[in-house]
Amino acid sequence: MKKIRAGVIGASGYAGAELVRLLWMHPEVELAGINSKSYLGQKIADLYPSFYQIIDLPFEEEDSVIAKSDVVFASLPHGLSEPLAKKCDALGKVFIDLGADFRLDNEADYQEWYHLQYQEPQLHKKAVYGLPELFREDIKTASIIGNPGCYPTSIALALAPLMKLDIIHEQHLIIDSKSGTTGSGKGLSDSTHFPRLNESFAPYKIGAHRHTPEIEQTLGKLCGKDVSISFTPHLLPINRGIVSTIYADATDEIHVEELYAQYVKFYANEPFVRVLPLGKTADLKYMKYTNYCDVSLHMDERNQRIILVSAIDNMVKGAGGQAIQNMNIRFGYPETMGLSMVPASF
Ligand SMILES: NC(=O)C1=CN([C@@H]2O[C@H](COP(=O)(O)OP(=O)(O)OC[C@H]3O[C@@H](n4cnc5c(N)ncnc54)[C@H](OP(=O)(O)O)[C@@H]3O)[C@@H](O)[C@H]2O)C=CC1
Ligand SMILES: CC(=O)N[C@@H](CCC(=O)OP(=O)(O)O)C(=O)O
Repeated sequence: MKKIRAGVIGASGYAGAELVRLLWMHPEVELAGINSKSYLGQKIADLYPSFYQIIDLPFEEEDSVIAKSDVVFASLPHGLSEPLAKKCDALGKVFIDLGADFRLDNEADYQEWYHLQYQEPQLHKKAVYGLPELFREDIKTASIIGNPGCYPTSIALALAPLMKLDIIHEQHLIIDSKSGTTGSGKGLSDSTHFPRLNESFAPYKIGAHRHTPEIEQTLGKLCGKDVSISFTPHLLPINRGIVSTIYADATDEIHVEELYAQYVKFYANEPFVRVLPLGKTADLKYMKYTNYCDVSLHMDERNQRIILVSAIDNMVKGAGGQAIQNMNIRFGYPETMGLSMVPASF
């Protein structure tokens, strides 16, 4: 069978470069072209020496990359993907966006949280939300796939079985997430500058992070009701990984063993979600550089409060790995192809 020709727009950024690394290892992908405006003509190995003597590709113009590709991934700042999606759509190419431009169903939410307007509203009717474990059937035939945000991935996968059981107060969800700094991209900022970040740990955008409507949208679809969350992200002084801790108040008495059995059943056929045995806690140590999402269940018995912990690698399950999982589904390859990494233990 012919390999899929894949192109990456925005390959000079962290998420784009991680996608390049993963696509290179996929047995059925030919990395057809990579793009950057700032580094046009330079080799990716000059920017990321880990690719030296392995990936010998230069950065090219967007149109040249699109022309060579069957599937085009975009990994750009928000608001830049619609013109690319339009070109790909006209040429019959599959478009997978790692940014947020195709994640939200309602333009009003996009305007409110991203302060941007849709330039091509008709394209959004063709777009699907690319969280494979929950929306696999939509992804199989989609021409435009909006890869989920990193925090929303870690949160939706932890909560999905619970949202379907109708046993919690959906208006009282409290979520704390902690992310490594690759989540904020390669640009320098005061908050990611080494002396500022090192030996520090703090929340940011408290109750006001732009992932809030995306998380509520997915959880609402799962339970069929309006969902309201209080979401607070934190910045960890490490490179990669996200841990989310989620507090859900039960409406009735809950037995954690029964809930655990429901979780195991829900994810029984999902290769990338690991429901940890009761008594274990999801931990960044054990899934870095892989596409796994680890979920652990805990019970605050005194308050009848369910506490969930999830852990993902923001660069893999939170970005490039999930994008490849979507590509595999869309092109009919086994979902795990190119993504069967075993996590390191130390
Ligand atoms: N980092 C993460 O953990 C995750 C990131 N994402 C999403 O992936 C996308 C990229 O993020 P990330 O890699 O972290 O960011 P980076 O800042 O590391 O990279 C941004 C990329 O966009 C390109 N770019 C920037 N401005 C423009 C412009 N005006 N026109 C064209 N290209 C531009 C840059 O290329 P150049 O300047 O070389 O042209 C670079 O390749 C974002 O939408 C982000 O939300 C999604 C999930 C997780
Ligand atoms: C640590 C950090 O800064 N994280 C980023 C989100 C990560 C991400 O890339 O999310 P998107 O795909 O929606 O851009 C932030 O809080 O803006």
